[in-house]
Amino acid sequence: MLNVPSQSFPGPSSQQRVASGGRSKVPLKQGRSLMDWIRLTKSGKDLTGLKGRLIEVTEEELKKHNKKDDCWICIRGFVYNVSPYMEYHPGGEDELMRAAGSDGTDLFDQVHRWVNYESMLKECLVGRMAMKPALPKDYHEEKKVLNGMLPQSQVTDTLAKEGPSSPSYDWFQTDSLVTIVIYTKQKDINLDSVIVDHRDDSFRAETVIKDYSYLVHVALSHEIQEDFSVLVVENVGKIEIVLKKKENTSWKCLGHPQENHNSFIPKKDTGLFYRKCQLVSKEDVTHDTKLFCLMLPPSTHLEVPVGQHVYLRLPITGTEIVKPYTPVCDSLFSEFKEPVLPNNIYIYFLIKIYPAGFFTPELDQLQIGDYVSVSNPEGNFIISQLQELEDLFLLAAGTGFTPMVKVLNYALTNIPSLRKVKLMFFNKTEDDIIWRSQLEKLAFKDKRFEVEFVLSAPTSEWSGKQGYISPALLSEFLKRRSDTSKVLICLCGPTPFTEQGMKMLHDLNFSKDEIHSFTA
Ligand code: HEM
Repeated sequence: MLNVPSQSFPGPSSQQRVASGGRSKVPLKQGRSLMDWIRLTKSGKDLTGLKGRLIEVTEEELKKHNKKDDCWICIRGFVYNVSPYMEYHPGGEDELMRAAGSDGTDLFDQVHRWVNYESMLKECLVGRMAMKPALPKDYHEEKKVLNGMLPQSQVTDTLAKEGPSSPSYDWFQTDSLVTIVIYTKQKDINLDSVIVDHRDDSFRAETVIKDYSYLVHVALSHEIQEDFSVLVVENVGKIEIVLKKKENTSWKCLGHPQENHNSFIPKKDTGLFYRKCQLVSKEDVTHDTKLFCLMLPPSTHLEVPVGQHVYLRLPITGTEIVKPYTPVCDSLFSEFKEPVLPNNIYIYFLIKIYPAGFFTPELDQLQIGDYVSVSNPEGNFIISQLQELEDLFLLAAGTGFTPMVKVLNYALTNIPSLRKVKLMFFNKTEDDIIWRSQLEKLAFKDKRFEVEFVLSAPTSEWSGKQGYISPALLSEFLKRRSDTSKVLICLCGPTPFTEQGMKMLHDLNFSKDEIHSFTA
């Protein structure tokens, strides 16, 4: 059944999860929830069978531990005994067994690289691999002198063959300023392509170019002031980060290289980077959904691109738990200008609280001023999909509405060719509809926008559409202007909603390029 709010979080079909198509969670036995697992890890029980010892594991040894009741997995060079976790794994025992007795790093990353296994499995750590699994060549190479040139050796072979050409950086100074310049060699660079974090003396600037990440990561040689500015010279692909010196002295070098400094590697091979953000407000939106506003630290530059999500991380009874959420605008009427103003320091989330859940009640209990860690953005929505668009159709169920907010706002403000945006919003009852009056006001104010609510369990007074996603509803709703008009259909909701929706859209002869489902 669709549109039925689930009790656990993230529910098997929660829209707030960014689940990948085709994967599914399995029902866990009674007493095998995340909370039960955390309890077990805190019980003092020996979960590795090694009585607290850490050992060096050879590849041969690892291979021997390939059975359910004796299962070791290596992730990023560390070996874990996952047998005690088997029954607690939300993806099921068989999925976990796919990596039994081997290096499961790639498999793990393909499925859910955001999952904080280090924290969840810390009591299952057996030790390190005696020989480290293959990392990109020169992964940890440290350059002693920072001259801004990327040595050819740091570009992996595959990258040199297929990927975009590698960026480089340089820096220069005046009495009071230090400017770091990143030459991306790409034209389509925006302010949201670069994420900068300055914490203590560590300075980190990650530039995302297609599926690759270029990192400048140094321990600065001198102190700088908290605020800095980021400028993008778009048509030449140059990024300038202007730092203010604390003292007007001349710097002999920028600083000392830190992990992965000056590397250009596939994004999927980089770890998720987090910074602590402060909760500044929390407002009720419906009976179970709230709008959370988080403030980025002043020494961070981060803009979440349209259609992308971030991960929120909270320590829950000592274990770091991570969940994906797509940021929204503060309202449907907030101005959406490109490039986004540099003082854009707030991130908003519409989050449904599941009282019997694990993560969201904890989030809900945070006080104003408390901190939540927020990751760098991820996601495969490409904004150029909206260029020259004539008809945009949005199909959302429940909190699957969240990725639609920025897409909707962006399209109405930035796409001159746009003729129509139509949202079909599936919910259980009227009380579940997020931002209903804002949606109705927007439809009144902007004739290009139409909204249709569909309820699966309405009261007898409801005169609107009823039911679930169906071919009949879709074929009536998805009217393209002409056979040649450029159309995009975005889809987000619980996994069954998205899967059925995709199938119906294919049956209605929409091509793959005309459909985007929000999945990770
Ligand atoms: C390396 C082999 C592994 C495979 C093939 C695998 C596979 C899966 C699959 C298919 C799911 C369901 C995902 C979904 O609903 O979209 C899942 C969920 C999950 N797995 Fe794994 N897994 C692996 C290892 C691990 C390990 C080592 C941990 C350690 C903590 C882990 C923790 C989790 C968690 C917490 C979830 C729920 C994620 C969420 O939706 O919030 N998995 N896994």
